[in-house]
Amino acid sequence: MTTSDFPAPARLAARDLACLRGGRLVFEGLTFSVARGEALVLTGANGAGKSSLLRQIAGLLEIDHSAIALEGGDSELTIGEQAHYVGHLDALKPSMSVLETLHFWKQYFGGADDAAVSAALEAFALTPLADLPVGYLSAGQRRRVSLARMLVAPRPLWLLDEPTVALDTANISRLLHLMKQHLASGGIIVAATHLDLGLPSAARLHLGAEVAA
Ligand SMILES: Nc1ncnc2c1ncn2[C@@H]1O[C@H](COP(=O)(O)OP(=O)(O)OP(=O)(O)O)[C@@H](O)[C@H]1O
Repeated sequence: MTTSDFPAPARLAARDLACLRGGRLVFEGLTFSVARGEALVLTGANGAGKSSLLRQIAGLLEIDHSAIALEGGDSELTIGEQAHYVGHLDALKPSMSVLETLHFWKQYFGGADDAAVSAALEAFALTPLADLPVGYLSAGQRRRVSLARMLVAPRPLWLLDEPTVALDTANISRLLHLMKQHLASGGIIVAATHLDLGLPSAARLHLGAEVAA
C-alpha cells in the first residue's frame, strides 16, 4: 500500500487561529506549523477544542480562511478536499457491505484504483468481513472500516479524532504502522488523542483548559 500518489504539500500552517462555538470562545491565538512528513498531536482536557480544531481544518466549521493554509498544496482544492477526516462518528450506512462501503468512498473521493480497495481491506484485516453489512459489525470493526476509507484514495493530510477508540492492540499497531507509512510518503497528520500514540518525533499542541459553562 502506498499513500504517496499525491503532491505532498510543504506544510500546514495556522496563524492566530480562533474558534468560537455557540457564541463562546473555545480558543484563540493558535499558531502552529506541521511540515511534510510530520505529525502534530493535539492534547488537552475535554472541551479544550481538539475536535473543533480538526473540524476547522477539514472545512466543517466556519473559519477565517486567512488564518490557515496548506502551503504547497493543490491551489484548485480546499484544504478539506486534500484531507481525510475521521471523526467520532463512523459515517457508515448499516445496509452496505464493507466492500460496497469502501468502493463507495473510493468513488466519492475520486480514487482511480480498484486495487486500493483490496489493499485497504488487507491493511485493516477486513478482508474476511468484506461481504458483511456494516450494521453487523462491532464498534472496533466499524472503526476499522472508517479508517480504511483513508486508503482508498490518497490524500496528503490526515485529520484524526481519537483514532484508536474501540480498536484492540493489534489494530492500534496496524493504524500506527499506516500512520508512519503516510508520514514517510510525505503526508501530514494532525491527530487528537488522550493516548500516547507512540509516534516518534510527533510535535504536540496542548490546548487550554475546558471552557467553564
Ligand atoms: N455544536 C456545538 N455548538 C456549541 N458548542 C459546541 C458545539 N460542539 C462543541 N461545542 C463546544 O466547543 C467546546 C470544544 O469542544 P470540542 O469537542 O472541540 O472539545 P474536545 O477538546 O475535542 O473535547 P473531548 O476531549 O471531550 O473530545 C466545548 O466547550 C463544547 O461544549
